[in-house]
Amino acid sequence: MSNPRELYHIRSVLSMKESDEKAKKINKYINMLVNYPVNLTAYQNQKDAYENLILDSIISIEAEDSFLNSKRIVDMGTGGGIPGLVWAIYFPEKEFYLVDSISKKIQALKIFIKELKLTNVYLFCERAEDFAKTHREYFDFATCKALARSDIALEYLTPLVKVNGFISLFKGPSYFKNEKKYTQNVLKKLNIAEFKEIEYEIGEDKKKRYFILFKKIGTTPQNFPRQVGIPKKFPLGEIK
Ligand SMILES: C[S@@+](CC[C@H](N)C(=O)[O-])C[C@H]1O[C@@H](n2cnc3c(N)ncnc32)[C@H](O)[C@@H]1O
Repeated sequence: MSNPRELYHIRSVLSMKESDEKAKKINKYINMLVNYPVNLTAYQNQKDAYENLILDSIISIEAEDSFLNSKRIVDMGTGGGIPGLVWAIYFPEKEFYLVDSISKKIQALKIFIKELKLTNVYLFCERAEDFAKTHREYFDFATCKALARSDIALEYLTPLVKVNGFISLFKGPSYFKNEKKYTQNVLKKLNIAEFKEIEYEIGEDKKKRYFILFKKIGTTPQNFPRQVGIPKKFPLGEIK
């Protein structure tokens, strides 16, 4: 990565508000992520990784009060730390719980966190369905990127959030054609309401991205999430 240009880019995204320290940590993180011996991301060159992982994580929330006012945040299916680790670098005053079912990914994150000297990140190697048993209604804000179809992801995330908390999904344009119908079919079942759809663009080719937000309006029925594997096998959005 050409450091000065990328550092400038990060600063410009954050309206020149952010310190060099955070930008340097982002650079260090992306280097570790792309060069890690086990494949942690589909983006193998630093420019693509930077646009699709770092910028996408930051542009989505930089002006979003439901996120900015939240203190305890969970990123389910975090993989190599997207978006949770990026957010943890930029928001040291918030707490981030990063969860993934694959232990080699959590091992990599342990190394990254140590190298980056982050003290606001908690790691869990667990399935979403099990994590909900110990962290029910514990979070102000939950997210996931590329974890599962929207109805499945909402079943994983909703139980984790407090009533009046927020749930968010990262999506591309195909969401509206292919997935939104499943979302609509789970709102009532999970006691959530559509809150906001934030449209933004990333990269030189101005790729359209969407940050889809939901508000939890009542307690989640105790039967959700269902047993490990069931949400994916029998998706809630397809049940009449
Ligand atoms: C496609 S990767 C996305 C990783 C990261 N969020 C990103 O955007 O780069 C999906 C991740 O979700 C994890 N995952 C899938 N199902 C899960 C579940 N039920 N509970 C916890 N993690 C899960 C996988 O292990 C994988 O690391």
